[in-house]
Amino acid sequence: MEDVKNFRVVDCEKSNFIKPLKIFYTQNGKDKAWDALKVHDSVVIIIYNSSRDVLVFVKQFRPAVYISRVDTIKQDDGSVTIDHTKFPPSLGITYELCAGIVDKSKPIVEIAQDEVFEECGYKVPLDRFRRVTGYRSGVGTNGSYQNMFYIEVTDDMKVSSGGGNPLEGELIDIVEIPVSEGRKFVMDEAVVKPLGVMFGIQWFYDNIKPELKST
Ligand SMILES: Nc1ncnc2c1ncn2[C@@H]1O[C@H](COP(=O)(O)OP(=O)(O)O[C@H]2O[C@H](CO)[C@@H](O)[C@H](O)[C@H]2O)[C@@H](O)[C@H]1O
Repeated sequence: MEDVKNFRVVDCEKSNFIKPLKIFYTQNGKDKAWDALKVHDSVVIIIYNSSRDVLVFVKQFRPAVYISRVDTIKQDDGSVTIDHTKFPPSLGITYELCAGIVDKSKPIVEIAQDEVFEECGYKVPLDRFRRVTGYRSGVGTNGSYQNMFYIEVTDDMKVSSGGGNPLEGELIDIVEIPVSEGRKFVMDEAVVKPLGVMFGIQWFYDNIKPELKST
């Protein structure tokens, strides 16, 4: 996963995933402009494996995180590169809840079910998905909506190794954290992660394991 080479960055002119926009509007009589990104809504799933009392996370290389943590080198052709010996690709590895973009016209919960299977290898019936909540992420740059679910799984639901959709080139490791260590894990700043992980795991302890008091 960390075997990342030849990182090269250019302006994004066309994408199936994001659309840069310049928005003009008038507010309280004052003309304003705002730069934004149109991105897909998403699903994210808190997964608790009760057979082994672990929380299930996914670990992957995130180019957008890597680029925001390193110094870049401007090339003569206008592109930008990175000295990988100075800035190891491990800087772009994140720990996340199982997640995916809403890019198909089917019920959100079915998209969540597909992601749990693709990324983590569990076949979970739809009625086991509990909706937790939804929220807007990245409100300064995009207004996309993230739908959060919770599922409890057992080892007998694990039918494949997961790891992501090979057709999409996804490369994902599954990481299991014992419930006894989850709180420490999410507050550890050395563990690079999005905010949704922190909220989701806090929700898990508050609602599923309220007997485990925080220390
Ligand atoms: N910007 C991009 N550029 C190029 N290819 C892209 C891309 N976004 C997605 N893809 C392609 O689509 C595939 C599937 O992506 P997913 O649906 O698994 O979403 P992802 O897990 O990346 O982000 C999910 O998880 C994180 C949180 O953990 C959320 O922030 C996010 O909104 C949610 O979709 C990727 O493997 C990749 O091939």
